[in-house]
This record gives sequence, C-alpha cells and structure tokens, in this order.
Amino acid sequence: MAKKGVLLVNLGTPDSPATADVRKYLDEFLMDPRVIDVNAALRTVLVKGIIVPFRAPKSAKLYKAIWDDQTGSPLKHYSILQHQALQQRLGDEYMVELAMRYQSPSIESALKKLKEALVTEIQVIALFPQYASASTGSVHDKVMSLVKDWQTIPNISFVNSFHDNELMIETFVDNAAKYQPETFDHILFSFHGLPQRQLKKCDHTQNYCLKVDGCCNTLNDTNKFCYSAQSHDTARLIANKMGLSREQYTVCFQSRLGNDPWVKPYTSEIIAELAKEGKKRLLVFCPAFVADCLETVYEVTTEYGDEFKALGGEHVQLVESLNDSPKFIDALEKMVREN
Ligand SMILES: C=CC1=C(C)c2cc3[nH]c(cc4nc(cc5[nH]c(cc1n2)c(C)c5CCC(=O)O)C(CCC(=O)O)=C4C)c(C)c3C=C
Ligand SMILES: [Fe+2]
Ligand SMILES: [Fe+2]
Repeated sequence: MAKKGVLLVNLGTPDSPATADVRKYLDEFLMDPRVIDVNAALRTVLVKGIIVPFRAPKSAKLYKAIWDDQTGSPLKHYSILQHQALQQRLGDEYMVELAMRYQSPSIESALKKLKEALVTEIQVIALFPQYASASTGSVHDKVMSLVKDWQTIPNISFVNSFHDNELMIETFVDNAAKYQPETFDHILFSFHGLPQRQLKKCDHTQNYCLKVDGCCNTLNDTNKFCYSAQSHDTARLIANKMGLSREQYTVCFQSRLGNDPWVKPYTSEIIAELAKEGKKRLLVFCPAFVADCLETVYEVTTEYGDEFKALGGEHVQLVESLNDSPKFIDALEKMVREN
C-alpha cells in the first residue's frame, strides 16, 4: 500500500569540524538569500570575501569542542534519533525522511526517496518552533523549488510554526525540573537572534513591528507570524506552566552576526546586567532549538557561562533541548496524525 510521506528538516551542520567542511557549510548557509537578505552582489562580497574566510577557522574550533568522537555533531545526532523514533511511532502507514537545509542529508535526496516510494502526500515539518523567513521560510522555499519540476506533485503540506505546542512546552518544563528551578536567581529564555530588518519585513502592515511599544509582548492578528512575538509566546507558556512571575524571567536573543541591529535584548547584555545586580545562578532555556547544538552546548554553557563568571556570577545552567525525549516525539506524532 502507498505510504504517506513525512519530511523532517533541521538547519544542518558541517560534515566534520575540519575548517574546510565548516567553510563549505557556512558558505551554503550564508549565501541563502533568506539568511543574508541583501542583494546578490553584496551578499557574495560579504559572505565569500569577509564572513566565511574569517569565521570558518574560528567556528571550526568551536565545532571541535562540541564534536563527539562517536556521534559527531549534536544537532545531527539528535535529528537522527528524532527521525528514528518518529518512524517507529508512525509505523508502516508512513515513510519518514530526515533532511538538513544545508549540507547533508540534503532536502533533494530525501525528497527523491519519497518520490521513488510514490508517497501519496508529503508533510513537511521544519524543526523550528518559531517561524522565521531565514529558517522555516527557507526550508519551505527549497522544498517548493525542488517539487515544482516533478511531473506528479502529491498533496504537500507545511507546518508554519509550533511555538505554542503543548507537548513541546511540557517537555521543556519537564527537562528543567531536575535542576530545581526554584534554586536559581533568575531564568533566561534565550532565543536565536534575527536581524531587526527581517522582523520588519514580516510585518505586512509596516506599521506595527518595532514601531508600537511592546509590539512583541502579546501575540495578535497583526504579529502572529513574527519570530520575536512567537518567541515571547513560547517563553510565556513555559513560564506560566512553571508558575513563574514576570519578574523571575527575561526573554533575550543570542548569536548576532554583523553590525546591523538584531532583535533585542541581547543575551550577553542581559547576563552582564544580572551579574551586576548580584545574581549568582542562572537557568537558561533555549526554546528556538529542538536539538542541542553549537548555540546551546557551546554558546550558552561555555561562552555565556564564562562571561557571567568573569562578572561575578557563579553558574549558568542550560536546560537541555527537546532532543529525543518521548514527549517531544509524541508532539511530532500528534502533529503528523492531526494534520
Ligand atoms: C532557530 C532558528 C534559526 C534562525 C532563525 C537562524 C538565523 C540565523 N543564523 C545565522 C547565522 C548562524 N547561525 C549558526 C548556527 C545555527 N543557527 C541555528 C538556527 C537558526 N539560525 C542553529 C540550530 C545553529 C547551530 C548549527 C549547529 O551545527 O550546531 C551559525 C554557525 C555557527 C557559527 O559559526 O557561529 C551561523 C553563522 C544568521 C545570519 C541568521 C539570520 C539571518
Ligand atoms: Fe543561526
Ligand atoms: Fe514584533
């Protein structure tokens, strides 16, 4: 019997932590017009002439620090576990394929397998809880550009975002429980950053985002696709489930690139402020990621941990990502079955 297809797509990671592989990865990633969203000539000069040559050797050192001898990149390792667990849950009725937006396995090769199996439909799940053109949008763009040339195009559906998915929220809360959140001085929800320019582009009114005070603090009909507003919503849902008051947590954004303004407040500035206020122990959630990766394992634990300690703080504790926790696999299974 023909199966239903599911395509899970995460961002991607270098094939190895060698500088040449990191260069290849950064080159493909940053030449994506949805990521560095300037005109093609300027993007080429910036990416190939400046960012990649300088960043690749530095990033390679960071990747070496998080690379596991047996399992390699955490992002890929957990993506593979998520793929296997979801396939097992969904059984023979479904064919689940895993792809990475950049590097391997490619979206092209995963779609080819689904096409050859003559699946009756394809559900595309970009593994980013909050929608951004640079992440989810780019995955959808790539899938559409490949499928448009097929003779027979099956039913295709896209999950735009799942920032408020109840089982996902519960998984983050469960993961935090073992650290006894009440023993920390403050809780951070640190999301991946995004250039402010890209937030404004998503505002179809051009009158709301970053123009109205506290534009992202509530999710409404105008900002329902805004990455920052969805991030605030995810944080609020986790905080409410944990019974936190508004003063006990801060939403912030990490990993800036370049000199343009990115979504604020920046995690590094918040960490410095908290250290100045005498806070000693921070518990950090990274709810923009479904799998631990460079941005969580290295940036939060090592970089922000060192920064905080240098300013008088004592400990930064990362709450691990969703990874292959059974409840997150429940969330994915429910998403597929109820679509
Ligand atoms: C959560 C979704 C992500 C968005 C949105 C996003 C936007 C974005 N990222 C960069 C630049 C870099 N990101 C890097 C790593 C990285 N980014 C995400 C996710 C999102 N990025 C993940 C999951 C990872 C980790 C990958 C891994 O292998 O572990 C990097 C590479 C690392 C480094 O060199 O520091 C860069 C560069 C931009 C410019 C951008 C939006 C415009
Ligand atoms: Fe990124
Ligand atoms: Fe906004």
